[in-house]
Amino acid sequence: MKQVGTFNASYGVDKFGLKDLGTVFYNLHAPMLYEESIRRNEAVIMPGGPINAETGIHTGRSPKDKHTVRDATTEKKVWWGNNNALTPEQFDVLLQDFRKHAEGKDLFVQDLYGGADPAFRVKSRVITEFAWHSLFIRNLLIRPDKTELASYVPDLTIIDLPSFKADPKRHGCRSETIIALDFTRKIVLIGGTNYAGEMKKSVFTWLNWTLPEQNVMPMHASANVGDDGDVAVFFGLSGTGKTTLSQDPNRILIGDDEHGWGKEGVFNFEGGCYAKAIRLSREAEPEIYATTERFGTVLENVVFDTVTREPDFDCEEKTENTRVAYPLDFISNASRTGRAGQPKNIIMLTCDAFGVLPPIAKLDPAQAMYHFLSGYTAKVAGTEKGVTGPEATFSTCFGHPFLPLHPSIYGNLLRELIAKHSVDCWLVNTGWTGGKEGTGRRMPIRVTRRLLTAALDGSLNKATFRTDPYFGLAVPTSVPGVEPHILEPVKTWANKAEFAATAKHLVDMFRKNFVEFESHVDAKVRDAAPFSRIAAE
Ligand SMILES: Nc1ncnc2c1ncn2[C@@H]1O[C@H](COP(=O)(O)OP(=O)(O)O)[C@@H](O)[C@H]1O
Ligand SMILES: C=C(OP(=O)(O)O)C(=O)O
Ligand SMILES: [Mn+2]
Repeated sequence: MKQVGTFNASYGVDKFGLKDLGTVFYNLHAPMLYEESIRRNEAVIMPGGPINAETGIHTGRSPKDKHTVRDATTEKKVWWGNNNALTPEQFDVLLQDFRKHAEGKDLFVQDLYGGADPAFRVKSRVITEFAWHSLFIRNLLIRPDKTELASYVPDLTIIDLPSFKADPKRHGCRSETIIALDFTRKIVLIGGTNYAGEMKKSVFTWLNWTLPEQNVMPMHASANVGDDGDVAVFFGLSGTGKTTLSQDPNRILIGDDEHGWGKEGVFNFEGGCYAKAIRLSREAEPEIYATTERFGTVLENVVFDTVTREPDFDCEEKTENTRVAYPLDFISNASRTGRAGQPKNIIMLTCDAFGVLPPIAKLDPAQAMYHFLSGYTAKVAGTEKGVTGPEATFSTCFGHPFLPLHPSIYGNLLRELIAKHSVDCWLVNTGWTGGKEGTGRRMPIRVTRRLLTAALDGSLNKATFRTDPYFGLAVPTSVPGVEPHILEPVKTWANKAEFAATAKHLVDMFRKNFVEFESHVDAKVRDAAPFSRIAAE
C-alpha cells in the first residue's frame, strides 16, 4: 500500500481495518487535491481558480437515511423518536462491506479537528473516496499544524464512499443511501450520496451527542463578535440567513453554522463556511462572492458555460442548493481563533414564507424557549418536489436532524445560559413581507441588516414596542432607516382579511406542533405560545 503526505506513521488507515488499498493520500493541501480531482474527472476548474463538482441525484442532505446504532450505551440516552435505529450486528455487516468496497481504491485522508476550543474538540479523521470531498472537509473543519499531525490519533473516524450502495435488506436501512453513526465505536459511515455537507453535519451530530454532558451547549447557529467583544449568536434552519447575516462588515465572523457555548464562551466547531451560491450577488454579499473567484474554494452544482467556464449563479437547473465551501481565512474579517466570549444577543432566524411574522421582535426568556423548541421556518415552493405553496417546517432546536438527545436537554442548557448571562433574545423574520410567497416579496437584506445592527448595538432596546396581536411578541414601532410600515406585517398586505386568515393558520400550526413539548416545559413557556398569552392578558 502506497502512502503519500504528512501523517502519524504509526496510525495509518490500516488501524481502521482498511487493507489492499491503492494509494492513500494523507492531509493533502489544495494543490495536490486539485490535481487528483481533475485527474479523476471529479470536478472542473472555474475562472479565478475554484473547483466545481456535480453531486448527481443527491444535491442536499438525506436526513431520512441517517441511522444510529442502538446498543447498551445509546439505548437509554438517544431520542429514538427522532433517530432511526440500527442494530450493532447490522452496523458490523455494513462496516465490513465498507472495508470490502474500499479494496483496490485510492483513498484521501484528512486529520482535522471539530471544535476550536481544545478542551472540547473532537479529532475527526475523514477518509474519502473523492479528492474533492477531501478538499471540502479540509476547508470546512479545523486544520491541525504539522507537528500536531505527527502525533494525531483520531477520536472519531468518518468514512465516506459515495459509490457504495447500501442494501436495505442486508443493512437495515431505507435506500441505497446511508449515513450510519455508531457513537460507541466512534465511527460514521457515509455511502450512496455525493453531497459533501453530510460529512460536516456528521461531526456536528457527534458534538451534539458528547457536549451536553460536559455542560456545553451545541448550537446550529452562526456567530460573530463586535468591537466591544459582544458576541451575537444566530440560530436558524437551512436558508434562514445564518451564513449571510453572520457575515457583517462591522463585526468579526466567528463561524457560519455550528458553535458550542460553554463556561468560557462561544467557540466554532468548524474552520470554514458553506454558503449558498444561488443568486449570490457581488453587491449584496461581496465577501462571500469573492471566495468564488479564488483558488482553493469548492463549488457544488454551480451551472457554468462549458467553454468560458463562467458561473451562472442565477441558474437553479441542477438545484436551488448550489454551494460554495471555503476556509474561514478567505474572509478578511474572520476570527483567527474561532473563539470569543459570552453572547450578549441571541437571534432566532426564521424565513416565514407566510409573511406573517414581524421582521424583528424581542423575546422574553420564556418566549425564547418556546421558539427554540418550536424551530419554525417555512419551505418555499419549488425547493422540493411537490411543494407548491409555502409549507411550515418545525425543526426543534433549529436542527432536529442533528439531535441525538431529547430537545429538552438542549433547551434546558440554553435556558440556563441565557439566564446566567442575561442575554437579549430576538426573533428575526428574513422571509416574506407584503403578502405570502407568491404575492409578497422576500425581506430586503438591507432591512434585515439594519434591524440587526440596531439590536446588536443596544439601541433597539430603547425603542417603543407594540404587542403583536397573534404571537404576543414585543415589536418595535420604529427603527431609524427602516420604513415603519414594514415593522407591522398587516400594514404591508393589500388584503387584510387574507392576512388575518393566514396569521391564524400559522398560529394554529405553532400550537399543534408544540403539543409534544408541553409536558417538558413549565407554565411560563407554555404561556409563551401564540394566542394563549393574549387570552391570559
Ligand atoms: N433578508 C434576508 N436575510 C437573509 N438572507 C436573505 C434575505 N433575503 C434573501 N436572502 C437570501 O437567503 C439565503 C439565506 O441563506 P443562508 O445565509 O445560506 O442561510 P443558512 O446559512 O441559514 O442556511 C441567501 O441566499 C440570501 O441571499
Ligand atoms: C450545510 C447545511 O447547512 P445550512 O443550509 O444550514 O447552511 C445543510 O443543511 O446541508
Ligand atoms: Mn449556512
